[in-house]
Amino acid sequence: MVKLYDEISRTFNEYLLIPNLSTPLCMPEKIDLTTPITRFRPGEAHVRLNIPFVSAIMQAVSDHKLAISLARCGGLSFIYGAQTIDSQAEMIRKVKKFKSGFVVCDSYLSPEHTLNEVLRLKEDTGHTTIAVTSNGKSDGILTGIITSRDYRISRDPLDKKVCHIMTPFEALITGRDGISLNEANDLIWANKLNCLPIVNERQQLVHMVFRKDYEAHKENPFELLDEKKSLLAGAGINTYDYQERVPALLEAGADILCLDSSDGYSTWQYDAITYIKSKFPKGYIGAGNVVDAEGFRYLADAGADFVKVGIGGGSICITREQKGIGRGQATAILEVASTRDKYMEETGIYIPICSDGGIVYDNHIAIALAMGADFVMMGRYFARFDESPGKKLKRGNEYVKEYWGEGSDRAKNWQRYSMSASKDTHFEEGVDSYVPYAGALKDNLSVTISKIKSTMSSCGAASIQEFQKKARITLVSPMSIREGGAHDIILKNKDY
Ligand SMILES: NC(=O)C1=CN([C@@H]2O[C@H](COP(=O)(O)OP(=O)(O)OC[C@H]3O[C@@H](n4cnc5c(N)ncnc54)[C@H](O)[C@@H]3O)[C@@H](O)[C@H]2O)C=CC1
Ligand SMILES: O=c1[nH]c(=O)c2[nH+]cn([C@@H]3O[C@H](COP(=O)(O)O)[C@@H](O)[C@H]3O)c2[nH]1
Ligand SMILES: [K+]
Repeated sequence: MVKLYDEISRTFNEYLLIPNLSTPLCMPEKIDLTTPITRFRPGEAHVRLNIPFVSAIMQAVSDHKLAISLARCGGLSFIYGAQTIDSQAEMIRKVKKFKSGFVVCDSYLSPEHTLNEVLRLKEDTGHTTIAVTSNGKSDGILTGIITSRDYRISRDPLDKKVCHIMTPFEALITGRDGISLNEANDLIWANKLNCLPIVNERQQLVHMVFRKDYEAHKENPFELLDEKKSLLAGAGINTYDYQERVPALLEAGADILCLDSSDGYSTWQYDAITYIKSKFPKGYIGAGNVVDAEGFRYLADAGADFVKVGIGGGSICITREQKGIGRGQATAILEVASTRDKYMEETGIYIPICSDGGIVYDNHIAIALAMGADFVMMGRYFARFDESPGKKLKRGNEYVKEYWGEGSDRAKNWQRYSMSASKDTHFEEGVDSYVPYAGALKDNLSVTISKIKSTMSSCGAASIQEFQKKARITLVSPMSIREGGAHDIILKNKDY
């Protein structure tokens, strides 16, 4: 006989938080949003995020650019796994190598190139500073630098050679590899430079530091860093090629891996986790997705460092329609969180859980945390920002960005599907869409964080842990949801 659950499957929008006593101890500026992302016993070291946000394992969301931007704000990206092992590892390397204020040069020419090529390169990259090296590539010996102040298009012939345009190496002021951003800036100011090339002992260009970037790159107090001061990087993996992919990602510097699947309650995930944990005991790996107690326990027992919760709730998801599997996200989080707490009582091990998908309003994040999630994973939210890989387009009077599901045809996950199903029987589990363009990640995240802190302050909580202990949540009727929006008024156009 089929098991029929007594309770209805519910979503975040059906709940509200009831305020608790607020005191000076939980003023927004005192609130601590750090949160665990790997399993631990009380008192044991574990990895923590500085803010409870990770970005989705999706081609339209998490590449190295978004990963850098999010880690600089204190969160973590899981770089998408639906690409070759080499290109995913390269993205991880870019995150790990990123040094605030130290720019990796993308424009190289050799001394034999001409002004014509200088202009063409400038057009391609949009950058005016060009490094001149012995072989015209990044690994050549640095022989000079060209900036737009070195030539006059109206006077100089287009076939003038680069060696006659550049400022030669001997005349350059350079910084040595390994200097701090402050030291670099002191050199820039002392010598009235616009750009300081950072050069290693083999006279190769390692980075460039620009005067105009200084303000933007001053220390960021929430940056998520490892002990070598590199940003943390996460990576999505699958249950097929992990024996080759995982060593390459770890070698590239990936800090935390996550198995990426709509359905994590499978022997494939168990095998992948136990294999990875036995080969790389120091590696961290999250798993999922699950929506109930059994799925959670299965992955926890396998050794998962965190468990991801959510089937079919994502904005681009059609899994519930296609396969009829899933569960309301709030109900799933409530059940998994209470199982996690029981698991902690039984074993002494705390396993963080991640609420993945379906965050529409910022208040949903607060509700997910209050219900026991340690952090949330978002796709749509991050896809809207400058840093995401999707194209920015104009539609009518509005700017939008592309956002497509990992189960959509666009994502062309053929490699994975081809192993379990033929192309003839393949069906889509996600859609291709647009999301409204929203600007820079940092600006939007600051507003979201400020709302969450304000919610926590109202609920008398100065940390996520305290929030989870104290929160009181009520189910609301469809009529009270209506009451919660602006109603029975005539809204003015907001053009002031
Ligand atoms: N969170 C969600 O609700 C959903 C997420 N997605 C996303 O779409 C992408 C694809 O997800 P899935 O289709 O679930 O990928 P998947 O690779 O986990 O599963 C595809 C199929 O292969 C089977 N399978 C997995 N490992 C296997 C192995 N080693 N040998 C043989 N068969 C195996 C699975 O049971 C399933 O039938 C992911 O990025 C996922 O996050 C897709 C649908 C829903
Ligand atoms: O049914 C699905 N078909 C897809 O093609 C798909 N792609 C991603 N995902 C999942 O959705 C999450 C992101 O959800 P949001 O956009 O709501 O943040 C992600 O983190 C995934 O869990 C998919 N689900
Ligand atoms: K399953």
